[in-house]
Amino acid sequence: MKIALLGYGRMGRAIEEIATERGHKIVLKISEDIDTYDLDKSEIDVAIDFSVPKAAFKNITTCFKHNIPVVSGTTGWLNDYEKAVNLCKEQGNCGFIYASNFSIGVNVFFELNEKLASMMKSLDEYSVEIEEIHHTKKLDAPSGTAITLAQQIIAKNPRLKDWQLDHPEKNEIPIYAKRIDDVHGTHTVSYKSSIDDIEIMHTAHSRKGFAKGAVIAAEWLKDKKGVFTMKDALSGILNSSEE
Ligand SMILES: NC(=O)C1=CN([C@@H]2O[C@H](COP(=O)(O)OP(=O)(O)OC[C@H]3O[C@@H](n4cnc5c(N)ncnc54)[C@H](OP(=O)(O)O)[C@@H]3O)[C@@H](O)[C@H]2O)C=CC1
Ligand SMILES: O=C(O)C1=N[C@H](C(=O)O)C[C@H](O)C1
Repeated sequence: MKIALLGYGRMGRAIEEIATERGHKIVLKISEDIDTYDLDKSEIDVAIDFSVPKAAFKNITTCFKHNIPVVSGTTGWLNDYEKAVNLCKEQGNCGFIYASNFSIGVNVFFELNEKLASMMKSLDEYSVEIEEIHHTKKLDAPSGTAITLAQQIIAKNPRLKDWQLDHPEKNEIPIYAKRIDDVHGTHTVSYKSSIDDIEIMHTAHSRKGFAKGAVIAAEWLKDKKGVFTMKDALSGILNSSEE
């Protein structure tokens, strides 16, 4: 596969390493405004965007215009996600996957989180909270992954209406974001009561898992049209929780 990397920072470099190991070729690396580049469909099978919040929407929609399937892992731009989805659908000839976290381990963790949220929804004596820890260079807070975890819990529990960074109102899930040098990404969901606590946690030991998942998503998306999720891309790899 011929891959364009939109964003060539920490994740761009990690993706280059994994993609090359899997026999793919990086044909373009962009770390500035996409307008300065010529995206040639005949030279690019798929684009992978791990850039910065202010660039993601433009990077993604430029790929739509050129009919280049695009995988995006950039976080912090999600106010424009629905707009991107609608543009892709209107354009009709593009493929798009966004995920707040491409790691296979985190996608297992997402399944566990949903299952646990279903089990806890009637147990009013427990309060739920989320903690995320990342490196100090991270631009956004809370992490995209923490937001996905909160949205999954809210979807299962009608008592919970929203999430809030640090200072929740009643019926909101607090998300606590910590920044510590060299932490690749740690997420904890805790249910606390006066009697006991229940916690599930995912710890990334490097960026390899995110990069590998993004390349797997790109391989899966390459010849598809439409808007997909990482759950779609992993459907042949992860056993459903129902089995
Ligand atoms: N979904 C997932 O699984 C994961 C998502 N992420 C997310 O991916 C994003 C990137 O993370 P990371 O690699 O650590 O960040 P980096 O800051 O290391 O990399 C971002 C790169 O994008 C470049 N950039 C700046 N402007 C543009 C532009 N207009 N177009 C393209 N590239 C541009 C930056 O260049 P310069 O430095 O010159 O500004 C930098 O090289 C973040 O949003 C992060 O949260 C990270 C890990 C996993
Ligand atoms: O910026 C990072 O590093 C990461 N960002 C993603 C997020 O915001 O959830 C995923 C991962 O935790 C690493």
